[in-house]
Amino acid sequence: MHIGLVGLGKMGGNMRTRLRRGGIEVTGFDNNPELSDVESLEALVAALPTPRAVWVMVPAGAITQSVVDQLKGLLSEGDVVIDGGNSKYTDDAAHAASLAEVGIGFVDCGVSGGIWGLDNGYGLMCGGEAALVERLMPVFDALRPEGPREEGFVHAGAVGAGHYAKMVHNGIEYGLMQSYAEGFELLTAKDIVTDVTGCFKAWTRGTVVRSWLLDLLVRAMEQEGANLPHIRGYVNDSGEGRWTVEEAILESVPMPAITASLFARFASRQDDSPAMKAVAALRNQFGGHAVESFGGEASVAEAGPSSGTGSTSH
Ligand SMILES: O=C(O)[C@H](O)[C@@H](O)[C@H](O)[C@H](O)COP(=O)(O)O
Repeated sequence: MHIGLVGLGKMGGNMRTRLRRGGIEVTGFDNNPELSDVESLEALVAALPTPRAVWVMVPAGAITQSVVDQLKGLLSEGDVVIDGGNSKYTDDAAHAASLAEVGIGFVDCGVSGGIWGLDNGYGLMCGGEAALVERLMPVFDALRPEGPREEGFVHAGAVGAGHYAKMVHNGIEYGLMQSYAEGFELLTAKDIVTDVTGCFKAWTRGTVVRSWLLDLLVRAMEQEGANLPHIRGYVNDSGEGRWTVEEAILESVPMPAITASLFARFASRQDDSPAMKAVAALRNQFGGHAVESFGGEASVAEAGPSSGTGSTSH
C-alpha cells in the first residue's frame, strides 16, 4: 500500500518512519523542505496511486482545516482523507460533509503514543465508514503496537468517534497525571520521607498504581533530580481536556477529577491568584486576619465597623 502523509513534525515524521518499517510506501509533504519528500501538496497527490489515501498530521484547527480544503480541490472521487491530528470531534462531521460533496471519504483517527510511538507503536482510535476503515487497515496495522489488534486499535464508531475517544483518553491522561503529581508534592513536603524517587520507583512493579505514566515520572525524577528543580511548575494545554469538560457538561456526566486537573493547569500559569487575593481580603475584612502584602509582610486591616466587632476573629 502507498499513502500520502501531510505534516512531518514530531508525530508525522516518526509515523512515516514506522509506516515504512512496516512495509507501507509513504510520500510525505511538509512545508519544511528539509523534511519533505515532495515540493508541494500537488506533487504529493500526483505521486499516489488511485484510489488515493492521504493522512493529515498537522495541528488541529485552522491548519487542519486549510489542508483538508486544499485536498478537497486536489483529490478525486473514491479517495480518502484521514485526520490523525488532535482535532475536536465536532470538526470531523464538517470535514466529512465537505469532502463528501466531491465523493472523497473521510476517517478520523486519534493517535496516542507521542515520541515513543515510533518504536512502541501508536494507540489508534478511528471513526468513519467500515469499508473505508477496512481499506486503511494495512496502514493502521503498521502504526499500532505489535500484538492483538484490539489492544492498540479500535474502530470506535461513526465519523467523529475516533477523536471523541481520543478526547476522553486525554481527559483521563490529565487526571492520572494530576494524581501522581499531588502524591509527588505530598511526599516531597514530608521530612520523614527521604527517598521520594525510590517511593515512586517501588510502585512501578506490582502495585495497584503502576503505569507507563508512573514509569515516565520516575524517569523524569532520575534525569532531573528528585525535586525536579529545573522544571517550572507551569503547564499548558492544547484543548483536549477543555473539550472533555465541555462534553461532561453537555452530557451531564460528573467529572470532578478531570475537571480539577484541568483547572490545576490554569492555576499553574498564575504568578499570583486574583481569586485568592479576594479570599485573603475577605478574611481580613470580616475577621481581621492578617494578609500578606508584596514584599512578604503580613498586615492587619483597619478595624471594621464603629460597632467595634472588627478586632474579634470569627
Ligand atoms: O496520547 C498522547 O500521545 C498525548 O495525549 C498527545 O496527544 C499529546 O501529548 C497531548 O495532546 C498533550 O495534550 P495537552 O497539551 O492537552 O496536555
